[in-house]
Amino acid sequence: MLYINKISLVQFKNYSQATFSFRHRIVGITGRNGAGKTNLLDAIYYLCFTRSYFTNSESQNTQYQTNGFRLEGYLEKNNQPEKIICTLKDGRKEISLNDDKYDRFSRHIGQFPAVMIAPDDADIILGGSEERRKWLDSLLSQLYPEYLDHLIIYQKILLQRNTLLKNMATTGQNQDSLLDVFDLQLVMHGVPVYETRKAFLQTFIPQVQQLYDYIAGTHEIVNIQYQCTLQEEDYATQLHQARYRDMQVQRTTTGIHRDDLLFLLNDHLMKSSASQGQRKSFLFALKLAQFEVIRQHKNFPPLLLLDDVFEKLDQERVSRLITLVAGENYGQVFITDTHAERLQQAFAGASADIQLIAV
Ligand SMILES: Nc1ncnc2c1ncn2[C@@H]1O[C@H](COP(=O)(O)OP(=O)(O)OP(=O)(O)O)[C@@H](O)[C@H]1O
Repeated sequence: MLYINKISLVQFKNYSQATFSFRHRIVGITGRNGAGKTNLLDAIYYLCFTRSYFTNSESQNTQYQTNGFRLEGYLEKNNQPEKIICTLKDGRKEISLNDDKYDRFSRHIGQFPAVMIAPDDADIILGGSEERRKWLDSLLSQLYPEYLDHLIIYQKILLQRNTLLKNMATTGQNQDSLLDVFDLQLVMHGVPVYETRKAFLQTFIPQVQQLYDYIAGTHEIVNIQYQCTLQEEDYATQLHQARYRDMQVQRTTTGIHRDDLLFLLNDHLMKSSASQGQRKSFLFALKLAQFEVIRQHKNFPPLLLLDDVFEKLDQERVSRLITLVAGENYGQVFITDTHAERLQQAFAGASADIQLIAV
């Protein structure tokens, strides 16, 4: 089991200094609009992922007019106490687990799994392919550390290859042998990423379908189609064939950095044809299926961070969601709402006790 017992925030977003202790499996976080409910969820997310769920810019995580923040989390994993400290000071970030500083933050990913469901998640369906890759990468990185290693190296090489292509255009110099080296490395690290994504999606889709039927309360066929240039041809050949074009456009035009996922409902593209309600049900199904695969893989449930679900779902779907998360397959669940009474009432019939925290 994974629990967070206590968190302290110093100069994190709107919190100057605050400590929260969690005693129950279900924790309701209440407060008016703008009080800091989402920020508290994000602080928990930060401890698990070494980054914010909402922004890549650390300055946005730091309280206005200050130059750093500190988060301390006291957790329990399989009955062992665990302490995570994340600090940012003058742009320098440090993360430690049980007072041991990490050399590479990627080593932390997957040790304290968590799933966030937040209003901005609609971008996974409506946004560009980058949003969908980001979602899939975050999921797979929690399951397979080697996936994250391949991805990090691939992105580094990609950047170097693109810089070289630009330099070649400016200088007019032929750099074929250096391109050969980069291509070899892209193949070495891109192919495992492709294979992991492909294999994962095959087993994942039935789980999304099952949860969609449950949340939506009706059966419609959901599908996720994986689009990757590597499906068409051997990657090394592809890179070689695309080299002239890459030189013209000064960037790498084939590879897993161009992948996309097509979300389909009854064979139609969800982005353009699904209703808002259908999209919401799908997003919940996607995230809860993510929760389920992580739970099965780790043998304990991840933390579940639910932001503003009452605003997002109708009464019927909220009550199905609550029945699910109060059940025995779920671990610690954090849920935000502006109305304490609504939260209390929603969990009144459920088997788990709820602790309400006002921010
Ligand atoms: N870096 C920062 N420094 C100080 N305050 C910040 C910072 N970033 C955000 N805030 C403040 O945090 C507040 C938003 O907090 P948050 O999103 O957690 O609210 P919330 O309780 O979830 O609200 P809602 O119910 O509207 O979703 C805003 O008042 C915003 O000004």
